[in-house]
Amino acid sequence: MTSSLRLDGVDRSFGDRQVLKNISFEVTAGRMTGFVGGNGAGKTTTMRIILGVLAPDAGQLLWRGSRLTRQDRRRFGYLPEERGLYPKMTVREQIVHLGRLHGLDPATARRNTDDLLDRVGLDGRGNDLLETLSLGNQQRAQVAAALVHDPEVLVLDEPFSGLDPMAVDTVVSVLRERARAGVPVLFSSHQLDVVERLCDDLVIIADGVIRAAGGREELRAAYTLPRFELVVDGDAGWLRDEAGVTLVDLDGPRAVFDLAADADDQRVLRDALARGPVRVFRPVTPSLAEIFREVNR
Ligand SMILES: Nc1ncnc2c1ncn2[C@@H]1O[C@H](COP(=O)(O)OP(=O)(O)OP(=O)(O)O)[C@@H](O)[C@H]1O
Repeated sequence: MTSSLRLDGVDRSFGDRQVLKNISFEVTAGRMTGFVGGNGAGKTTTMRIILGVLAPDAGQLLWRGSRLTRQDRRRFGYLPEERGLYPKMTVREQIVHLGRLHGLDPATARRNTDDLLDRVGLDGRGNDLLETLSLGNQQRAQVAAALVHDPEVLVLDEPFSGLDPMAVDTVVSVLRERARAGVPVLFSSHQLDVVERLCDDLVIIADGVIRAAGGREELRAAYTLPRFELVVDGDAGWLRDEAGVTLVDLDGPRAVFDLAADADDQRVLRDALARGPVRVFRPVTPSLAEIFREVNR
């Protein structure tokens, strides 16, 4: 039985507003799953349902193929949107305390805390009150707190918000390490460039509906148009008259164009070479931001 987490047909309403509609997806063991969607799309609500903070109106949650229980959730790690650490306690003291609440013995709780503070770059800050840390460093402490009990599943609501690029890399490497050890990791983010770099799988939600889910590369391939970039030395305006070519963007020697399904990219390349040197000729792979815009249209 693989250690995957499944949501199956989850619905949720607040009053008469349905904010989650038939949500189904899988967070697979050992993979980083990026959860992306615009403001109010339903990410936080979905994560709260996974952690049992909110109940679903319909549908079910499965962990390792069985219905998810309260006991299972004790072994989950959660970084909630509202964050959970106390400003007036020292960083180390409260992370150790959280480890103890999750059932660790005192020595293990202390050892895990010190290891994590070191990993997230907060060694030397453990005895400071949380409120005296910069926001980015508080965020690092929050991430350490979510990981202290060696969770079997990680659910992280915007773990990278407020982090500088170096801190993003630090947190990414800690999460990757957990994923490699077999932990399913679900994280939401508005930073699509980070998600693009980090995730193995993607779940895209809009208005409470899953619009796309699957491996990052499969999604890319599914959304790849027959689109090309061409850079020549002269002006690429002649492409306008080329059969099967629809110009998307033309800026002097650089053009981006779509090709009709029956057109031959090699013919376009030969025509370009007949006019002079070709510096770039390549299919254009959509970025996650482009896929995201596409599925939200
Ligand atoms: N406790 C609540 N009572 C009423 N409506 C709620 C409640 N919690 C969330 N909602 C509504 O549910 C919808 C989904 O909200 P949710 O916070 O899950 O979105 P999100 O994708 O996390 O958004 P963001 O990216 O802005 O954090 C929103 O329209 C929100 O206003």
